[in-house]
Amino acid sequence: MRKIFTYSLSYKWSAIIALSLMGIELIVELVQPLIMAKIIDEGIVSKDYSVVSLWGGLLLVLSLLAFAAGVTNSFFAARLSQGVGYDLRRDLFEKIQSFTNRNFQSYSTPGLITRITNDVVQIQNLLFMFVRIALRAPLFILFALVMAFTIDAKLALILVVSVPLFLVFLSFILTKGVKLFKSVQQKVDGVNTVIRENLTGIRLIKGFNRGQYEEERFTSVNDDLMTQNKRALWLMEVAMPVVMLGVNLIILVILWLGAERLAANTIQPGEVVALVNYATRIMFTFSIFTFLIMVFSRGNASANRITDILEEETPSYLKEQHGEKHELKGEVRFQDVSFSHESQPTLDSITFKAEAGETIGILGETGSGKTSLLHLIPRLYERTDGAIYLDDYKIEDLDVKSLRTQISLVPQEIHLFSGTVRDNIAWGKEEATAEEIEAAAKQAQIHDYILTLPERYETQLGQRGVTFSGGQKQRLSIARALVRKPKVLILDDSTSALDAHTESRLMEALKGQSCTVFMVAQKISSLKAAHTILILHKGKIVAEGSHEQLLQESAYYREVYHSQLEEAQ
Ligand SMILES: Nc1ncnc2c1ncn2[C@@H]1O[C@H](COP(=O)(O)OP(=O)(O)OP(=O)(O)O)[C@@H](O)[C@H]1O
Repeated sequence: MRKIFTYSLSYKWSAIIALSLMGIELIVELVQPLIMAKIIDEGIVSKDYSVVSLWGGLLLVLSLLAFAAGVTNSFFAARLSQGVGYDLRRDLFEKIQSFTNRNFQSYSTPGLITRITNDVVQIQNLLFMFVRIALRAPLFILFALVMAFTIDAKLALILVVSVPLFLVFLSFILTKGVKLFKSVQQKVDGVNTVIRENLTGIRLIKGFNRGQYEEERFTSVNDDLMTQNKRALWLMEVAMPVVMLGVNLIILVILWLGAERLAANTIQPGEVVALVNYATRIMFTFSIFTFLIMVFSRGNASANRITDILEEETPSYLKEQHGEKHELKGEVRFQDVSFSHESQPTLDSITFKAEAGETIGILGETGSGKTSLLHLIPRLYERTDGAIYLDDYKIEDLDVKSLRTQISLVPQEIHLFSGTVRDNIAWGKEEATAEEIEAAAKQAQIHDYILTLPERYETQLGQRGVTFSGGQKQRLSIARALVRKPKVLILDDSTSALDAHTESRLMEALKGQSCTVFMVAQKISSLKAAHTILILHKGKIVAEGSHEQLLQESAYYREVYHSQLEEAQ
């Protein structure tokens, strides 16, 4: 919550104006019963109609004033809540951009989306309600008690005794509510997770005929959300009638005692009406309280979830700028590099050297650590031991932004963005010219195919656009990587869907680029031309050398090679 308060400070003037206007509403609300008492005692009872019209007129003017103040208050309350919501979404988005793989492991993607959307809305509701009515409610109760005291201290005592009892009851509800609404937000995450998985995996679900199973899964999380929501709302629904019942009893007691004192002529009828009026309004305020508690509970749960993200520790190197931007040649050297995912050792004492412009092939069974090794180069993962050098710089001494602009990674899972083919290639380099985009597409062996599309480079991809095959997507991603003219190109199994002919043309084209290429592949035919092939087994390099050397020296390599030859025949 402290964090949210800090955000609100940027809109302090909106908050101050809104709260001042709320003050006007509060004062009007407080004096209304007194004016009514005056009208009754000095006007109606005494049959002096000039008093009725004078004070009645004043009541009308004050009501109009309160109305105007209320409308303007809403305007400023909206400015504050929308402004803070905007800033929170912006900062959450920026923070998530700086997340490393390690940070992402703590949160699910739908969980992060819920935080940026639903949780921020809860904060907005909370702030809006706060400056609109939340502060008014306790202030009203406090001042209404004071006013009641000025009318009749003994009768007002009934209110003074009962108000703390209500407060204890409401704080009990609040504590329970915060817990319940926290789990409501978690259930929202659960629903979002299933929706997301279903939308992204819809083809798989259809192909495997798992529609029924997925429906049941969705029903289960949807039921959970409903049950938890019902529990939370039930708490609020019980609280409201309890408060109503209590205050109605208080009104009855006031009327009872008031009637006795009227008979004894120690109080005026208008004053009894004013006291009942204060008690009724206090009752109304308490019933608003239960609603506010709901908004507060949800808002508080959301504030904690948002603060978790904003305070998540991300490595400082992403923000730091080393002044110098080193132009790299592309030499890569690993010296006794080890790496663990959490506490799970993944790479062990990796040592090798890639001269600038060389192609390094990486072969290894699934889970042997190929992706992890490649991700260490652009610092998507941080090595746990040893040292990695680019040219002669330790990678930690290089500016990470400049490092990443000189390294292009084509990940195993290809991702295309919505937009045109051109946008997708230029995503790799914003200021790329049309010639550069075409040149990259030609090198990636996708240019000819793009020319067959209805609007060529301007063809829309994704939703309502054309859909690419697996191999076409891979080539488009390679074009996106090449348009930056990287010094180091990392192809993480990115040519798996290409036919042998296209792949060899691609490799030929890459030779023309003066960049170091790291290439993971399952087929030895893809790696044959590499200067060096590293064979990974359980996180260790167990053999390395050129194709010919490995054929002679590595039994594993020979075995894989021959089995692939047989398969091809
Ligand atoms: N984010 C992660 N958290 C924890 N462990 C991970 C994570 N990513 C990978 N691992 C583990 O690290 C090991 C190496 O994974 P890695 O993805 O580097 O292997 P790989 O050789 O690229 O596999 P594949 O050929 O299947 O892509 C595996 O045992 C894997 O389970």
